Amino acid sequence: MFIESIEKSKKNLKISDKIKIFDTTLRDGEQSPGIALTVDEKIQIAKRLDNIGVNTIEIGFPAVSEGEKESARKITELEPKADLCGLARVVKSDLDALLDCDLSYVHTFIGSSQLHREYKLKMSKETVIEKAVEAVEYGKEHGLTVEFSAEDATRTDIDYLIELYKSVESAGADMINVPDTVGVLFPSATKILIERLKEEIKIPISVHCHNDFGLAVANSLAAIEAGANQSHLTINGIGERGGNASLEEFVISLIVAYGIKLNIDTKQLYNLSDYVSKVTGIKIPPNKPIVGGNAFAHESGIHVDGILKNAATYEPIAPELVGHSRKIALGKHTGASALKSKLNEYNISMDENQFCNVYDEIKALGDKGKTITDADLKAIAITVLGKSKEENIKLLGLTVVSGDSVSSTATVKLQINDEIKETSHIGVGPVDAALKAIEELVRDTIAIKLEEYNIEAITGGTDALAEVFVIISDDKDNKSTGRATKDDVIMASVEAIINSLNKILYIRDSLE
Ligand SMILES: CC(=O)SCCNC(=O)CCNC(=O)[C@H](O)C(C)(C)COP(=O)(O)OP(=O)(O)OC[C@H]1O[C@@H](n2cnc3c(N)ncnc32)[C@H](O)[C@@H]1OP(=O)(O)O
Ligand SMILES: CC(C)C(=O)C(=O)O
Repeated sequence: MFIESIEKSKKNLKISDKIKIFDTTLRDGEQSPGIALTVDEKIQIAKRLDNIGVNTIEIGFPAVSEGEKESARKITELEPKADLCGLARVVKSDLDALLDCDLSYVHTFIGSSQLHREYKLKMSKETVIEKAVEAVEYGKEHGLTVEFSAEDATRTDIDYLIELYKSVESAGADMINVPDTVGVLFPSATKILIERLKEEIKIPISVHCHNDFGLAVANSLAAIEAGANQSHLTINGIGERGGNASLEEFVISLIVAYGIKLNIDTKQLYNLSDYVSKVTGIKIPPNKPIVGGNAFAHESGIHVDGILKNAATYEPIAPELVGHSRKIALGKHTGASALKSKLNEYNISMDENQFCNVYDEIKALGDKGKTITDADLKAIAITVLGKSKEENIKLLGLTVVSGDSVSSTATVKLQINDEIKETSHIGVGPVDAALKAIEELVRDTIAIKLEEYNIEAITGGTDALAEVFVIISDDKDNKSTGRATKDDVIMASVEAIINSLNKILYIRDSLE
């Protein structure tokens, strides 16, 4: 079976016994245009990252600003379980800024590709190695844990890259990091690169994958398959341009797909992702794996039917594993099982005919491109349940003309018992005109007075469903309510009046 062959192929992977989760939400994540976290926000995110159990938190780049130094100091004072790391160029003043914050772990970097050396740094290959070695030695002399990155490693000539990494290894670096700075790697190339570096370098190897082509998580996992010991990640995958490898996707893939044990409290992932999204202002797309609004939401009838029978049919993991929750959405693709389960959830019972009416209404709204919220469903169900079974008056047609240079006019066509009648009326607005036309059409059958008219938008937005509630009275002081829910305010008003008219006629008949 295919699954068995996957299990066998896992045995050939060179996965390390101890994979470290290095979070860089507060450093590379914060480098996303538009994000600037305050000291307090950084502290709050760091606390939450520590709580879920990441191994290392890159708290920022101390040389950047006074605020950056202040947050580094304050996070250090919290004495979290996680190692705290700061970024520094291979420049003495950057390392001093970091030491000044009492950090004990530096992630120091310099561009290694020809592009970076020649155009950005204007340094020879030799100078880059010299500066990298000096920075590593300076960090070690000051008792720091040193992780060294060859920025743009994946566009660097491999022999030179190995020479640079070997030099920093000899200088005492504790770990080398391989940044795919502009996200050009693909999984099989990542494996080849990491396997090659593993042959040459004895200290642990980390990767830092960017998501320019949407491959950051896949490349990070490929690196792990080849024996990498650590991956740099960010919550929600935020970071420069297309972002970094997403922590939640990487962690869940490792645990679930690869069967690797990690000391991460996955149940906090959803809340952490939501918190980071709110604080940074970077919204999570609904289809974002693991934490997106649709990650455990189902609308299609066939899927919901399967989910209700056994959730595993259409969910690879239970939402509880990541602290998320399952959602059954209603819309164009809703099936009867889904609708029944929703109505049960709200203790709404109805006969087969009423059920079909609710089902048809949902399909009709879905065809107009509308998503139906739970509040919409309740309103539709109440309307259907409130409809008189005896419909003496039926709406056959409604046309309204309205604008700032014409009088609002409504033409209404009704079937009253067996007779078809039509009239037009003007009013102060289209709803008023339609109601006056109805009053006129039913006058021979019943004289009515509108006692109360209420309209509410159920959800936000201009296409929200409108729920209209009316009370009418007749000349014998009978009163009846009417309700209708539609995506069109005028239609909802007219249907609510007709609903109450049918009910009042039914009341009169029963009293006679
Ligand atoms: C891939 C990455 O994510 S790298 C990290 C990116 N993060 C940031 O840039 C953090 C925000 N940056 C800043 O606040 C500022 O750029 C600072 C404080 C770091 C530096 O500011 P400035 O001194 O004004 O320099 P500026 O930003 O104009 O240019 C960067 C300088 O650093 C040099 N440089 C870049 N990387 C390195 C490095 N790793 N080691 C040594 N020098 C470097 C550049 O060549 C340039 O030098 P030059 O001015 O002699 O040409
Ligand atoms: C500093 C380095 C590791 C980096 O962020 C990158 O190359 O993307």
